[in-house]
Amino acid sequence: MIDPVEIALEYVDWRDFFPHLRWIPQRNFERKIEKMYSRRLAVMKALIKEQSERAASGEESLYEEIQSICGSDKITEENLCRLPLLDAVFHETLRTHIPLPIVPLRYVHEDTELGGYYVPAGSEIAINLYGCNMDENRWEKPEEWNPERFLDDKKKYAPSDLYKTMAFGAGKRLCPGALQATLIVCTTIGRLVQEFEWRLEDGEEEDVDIVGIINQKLHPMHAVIRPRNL
Ligand code: HEM
Repeated sequence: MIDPVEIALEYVDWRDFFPHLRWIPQRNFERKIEKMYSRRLAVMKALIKEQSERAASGEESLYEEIQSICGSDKITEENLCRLPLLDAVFHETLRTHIPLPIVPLRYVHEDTELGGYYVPAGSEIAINLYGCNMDENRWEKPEEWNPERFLDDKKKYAPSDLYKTMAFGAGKRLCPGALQATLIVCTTIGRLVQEFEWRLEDGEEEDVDIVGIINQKLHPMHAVIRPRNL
């Protein structure tokens, strides 16, 4: 059984509480922290490598799917219903990097009950779509980008899938452009994968999203692309 007090004592530098005694050497403690730091770095590198390989193999399988359906023809909207993996990539990317993380405020006109909570009239509610998409009770390993989670029982195109991740909101005010966005984005991603090989520029790593009205990358990632079939 791990004793939290023991751990705290072991990994707390008492000099933090007496800054004027900072000059007293604490080599043992520093060595412990350095060891932890290098172990953490090794674990992070292994995780990033695993994730990069996974992403690269995702691109290849996606490419194979597109090839097997479209052959040498260019992807068009008509092909999309036969490309479930492309659809899954779209939804999984919206789930993990939701563009609009919090829907515009809803005003409650009358006393109501929602999900077991009493909500009095006059309340304003903000729905955290990002939180819904990262809910461990609903998604297995929610932080992982894994399009296959949408393929389990999906043999053919189902329009209701548009609302799986709530990326387009829900209810009366749901995004009226959802279908248009799906058709345009899926055709675009499909064409970009069909025509180019993609890889991240050396040293690029997954970066944090920053949350605003529209989500975006703190430091946009750089990719290197090369036309296929040169
Ligand atoms: C991937 C692309 C898009 C995403 C993720 C997205 C997401 C959303 C979300 C979350 C809402 C709020 C829904 C709610 O309050 O429940 C919304 C509203 C809206 N979206 Fe989109 N949207 C996208 C593309 C588009 C496009 C292409 C159009 C127009 C052609 C569009 C037009 C609108 C409009 C007019 C509303 C306001 C609807 C209302 O308040 O009644 N969106 N969108």
